[in-house]
Amino acid sequence: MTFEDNIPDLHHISDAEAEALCARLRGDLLQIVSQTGGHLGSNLGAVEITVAIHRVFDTSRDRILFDVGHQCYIHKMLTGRREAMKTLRTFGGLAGFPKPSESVHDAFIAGHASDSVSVAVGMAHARTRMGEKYHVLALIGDGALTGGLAYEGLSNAGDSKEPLIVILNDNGMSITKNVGGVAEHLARQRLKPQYLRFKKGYRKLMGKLPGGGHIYRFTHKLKTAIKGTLLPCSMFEEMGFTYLGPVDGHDVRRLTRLLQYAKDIDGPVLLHIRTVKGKGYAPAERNPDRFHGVSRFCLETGEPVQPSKRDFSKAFGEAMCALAEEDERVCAISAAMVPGTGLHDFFERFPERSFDVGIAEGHAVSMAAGMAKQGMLPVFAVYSSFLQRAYDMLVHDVGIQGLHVVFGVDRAGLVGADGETHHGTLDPAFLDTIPGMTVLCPASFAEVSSMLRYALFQCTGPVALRYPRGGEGEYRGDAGPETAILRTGGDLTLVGYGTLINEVLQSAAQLSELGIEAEVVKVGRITLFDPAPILDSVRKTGYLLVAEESNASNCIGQRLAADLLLQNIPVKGIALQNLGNRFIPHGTVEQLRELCGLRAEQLTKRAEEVLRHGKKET
Ligand SMILES: Cc1ncc(C[n+]2csc(CCOP(=O)(O)OP(=O)(O)O)c2C)c(N)n1
Ligand SMILES: CC(=O)[C@@H](O)[C@H](O)COP(=O)(O)O
Ligand SMILES: [Mg+2]
Repeated sequence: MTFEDNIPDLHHISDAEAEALCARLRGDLLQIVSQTGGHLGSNLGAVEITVAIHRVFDTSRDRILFDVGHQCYIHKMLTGRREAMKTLRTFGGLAGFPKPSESVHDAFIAGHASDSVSVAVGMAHARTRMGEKYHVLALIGDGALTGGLAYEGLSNAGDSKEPLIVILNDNGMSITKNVGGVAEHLARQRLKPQYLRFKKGYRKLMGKLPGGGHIYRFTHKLKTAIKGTLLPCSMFEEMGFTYLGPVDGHDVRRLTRLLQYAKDIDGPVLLHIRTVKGKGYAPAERNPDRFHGVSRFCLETGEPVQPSKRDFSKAFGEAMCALAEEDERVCAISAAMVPGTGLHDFFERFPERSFDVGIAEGHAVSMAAGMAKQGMLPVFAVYSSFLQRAYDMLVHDVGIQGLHVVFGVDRAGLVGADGETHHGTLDPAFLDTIPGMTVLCPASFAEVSSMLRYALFQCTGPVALRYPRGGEGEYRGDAGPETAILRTGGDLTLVGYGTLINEVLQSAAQLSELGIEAEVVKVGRITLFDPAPILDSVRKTGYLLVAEESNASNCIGQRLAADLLLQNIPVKGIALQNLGNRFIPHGTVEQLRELCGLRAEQLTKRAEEVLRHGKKET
């Protein structure tokens, strides 16, 4: 799907036309997202800056990096995808984040925070080394600026002297109110238009005078030295940026002027803009956290069309509160995802044992390790895909010392509309590589509660509970942290874990109607687990089908196949049904399970094939 048509040329529109365009885009955005759902607040706040970027730059050549990328909807609407926005975040439709495969105007993928400046530095180096001419910009929010990676990028960008423009979109919000010491420095008279004009004219004049360059450099150094002593200097300037701001991020005229000015600066520039998250839509301005990510909603009232249901995050949060009542050592850590991980009540009830560290997953893991080492019972609640950020801290700070840290790994498995960057399909593989890491897979709300208690008070060393986005299926049992036989049968062994067990149980019922009695084995933990019950079952049935909503590499199916081989257990047929080794696009979880052959009917077909093939061979 690519879009090259009806892209408006904004380079020659007047300021009045630009303001009218912003109003129109804001109205369209509200109409669209009220129907499709998605990230509303950030996009409402990024209307003017996106229009200003498109007035000054040509995004088919100039490279714009959207940090997190959830604020890219206006950019998509301005680059030929206005009509396609009605397919936003649907299977085969537009992605909710920038995607180069969708358009040449999307410079890079996005989804995880704080990487935009680093990518921008890389692109700027490439441009210089290859002798090309295009501009590189990064649009990063104040929330994303609480991520350490952003400072690595800023530090190197400032030092590299590469011309690039970082736009800091400061709305005081992450998903909830922003946390951390994100420094804010007010520039004062430097931004008065006459000051900017004077600077530009002075530089031009010096350029024309013989020896003017030396005079310019001397006076520039002198001005910087005086300013550095007299005026509070922004940390960005200390890092080597020309700092512009803060400026009203909804004044499209001013933003355009400043970007035109920044465009000509031969070095790294940081433009600090102040915006309102949810700008222009009263319910979102009043509740910017609630309107960060929305499902379909009524425009008039702002109320969701579908009331939210109880989900695994809520069950986790409730279990956390119950356990915190029992033991003073239990504490909760979040990386800017308090509501998303169900910890809102915990943070309200136990503020002294609640730690929101901002978008800083690596720091969160290392901090949890320090807390555990000194006797606390830290629980870090984090989305599976965001935990990828902290792999070395898991190994180095937690694993080697075998520290008892508990991880509430939320959004494990397919997440749906957020797509490739957010599916939690790699954690079974990478968590298993950490010696001593226990990974528990609750498949019901009851199991979240029992397994969290087990993790905190009966396990030692690092423990992860992994559970999906959304609610439980028909399976409501509590089979505990080990392997359990949910259904006996003699014809085939069916293995699953987590909420995929619902598809597995449904498949077993379908097979039974076909006269095939499958034995369903539910795995409660996917590391350090005892395969004996499964191997015994395969000894009996001779056939094995393992269904997993995880990538193929290092999946439990591969490990079970190895066990069967190593223990010389004869098998007439074996099938491993998983996601394969690929990145899965966006869509509903049902559609994506269908794409990967994980729906009950597909498992049933697969089981019949295995049996047919096995019988043919014997
Ligand atoms: C590594 C990582 N951790 C957490 C998130 C979840 N997340 C998405 S947007 C967001 C807040 C971003 O705040 P900011 O950058 O200020 O953008 P705003 O929404 O305010 O425009 C968070 C925490 C993420 N996308 N990536
Ligand atoms: C952009 C981002 O990373 C978050 O807003 C994420 O989309 C939240 O996902 P959930 O909707 O699953 O909480
Ligand atoms: Mg913000």
